[in-house]
Amino acid sequence: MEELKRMVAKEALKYVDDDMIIGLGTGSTTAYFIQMLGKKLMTGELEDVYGIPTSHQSRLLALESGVPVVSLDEVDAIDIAIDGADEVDQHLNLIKGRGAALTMEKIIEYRAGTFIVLVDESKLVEYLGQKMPVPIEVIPAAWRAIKEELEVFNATAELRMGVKKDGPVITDNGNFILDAKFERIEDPLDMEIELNNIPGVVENGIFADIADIVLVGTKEGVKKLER
Ligand SMILES: O=C[C@H](O)[C@H](O)[C@H](O)COP(=O)(O)O
Repeated sequence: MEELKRMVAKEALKYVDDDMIIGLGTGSTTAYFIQMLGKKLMTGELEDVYGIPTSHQSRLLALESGVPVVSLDEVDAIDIAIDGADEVDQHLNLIKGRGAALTMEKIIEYRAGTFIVLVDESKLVEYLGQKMPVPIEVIPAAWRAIKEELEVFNATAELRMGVKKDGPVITDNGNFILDAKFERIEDPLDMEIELNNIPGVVENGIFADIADIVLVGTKEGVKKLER
């Protein structure tokens, strides 16, 4: 599994050129990409590349790996964004947010010229919601009301609890995460909009119609899926 992640991360480097602004996703797959990017910058194979982190995790790793970082309000455009995903359907719609970084990821990836997703083949699904819940970032005061309101969509939601921390997970933005298990998400774009219409929802982990390219790590090599 780690080898497949490394393989797609290496492939993603081929999309990076000098003078680019790159959205840096969050998670274990993107971590390989950030480290490899840092090496290319240190050896001088790449120059004047800046990263926009999508989380504390990617910011700390970028700084540690030698990738200079900037924030969204300092740039005019983002050339490409690179990130992992939890599920990818046949139309390249995604579920993201296992690492609770979905809000900043969507802010950056929505605005990237090209959004490239890195996964291994276990993440490919027939329909969204097949294996994973949809993480929903919510304002803490509204979590219980939203949990109940999600029943309208036949979803069962759980408040995500911390590991090595008592009580709920607190996101980089100071909010809670509800993990909502749906039976089947028929229309990802419609569901993404519906969920964001609930007062108190900050953002949800359905990324419909955003990914341009998905690089899939398989035992036979990297497969490229394009929209
Ligand atoms: O919040 C976390 C993100 O959406 C991750 O990009 C996603 O969970 C994939 O992570 P990994 O590459 O570790 O499977």
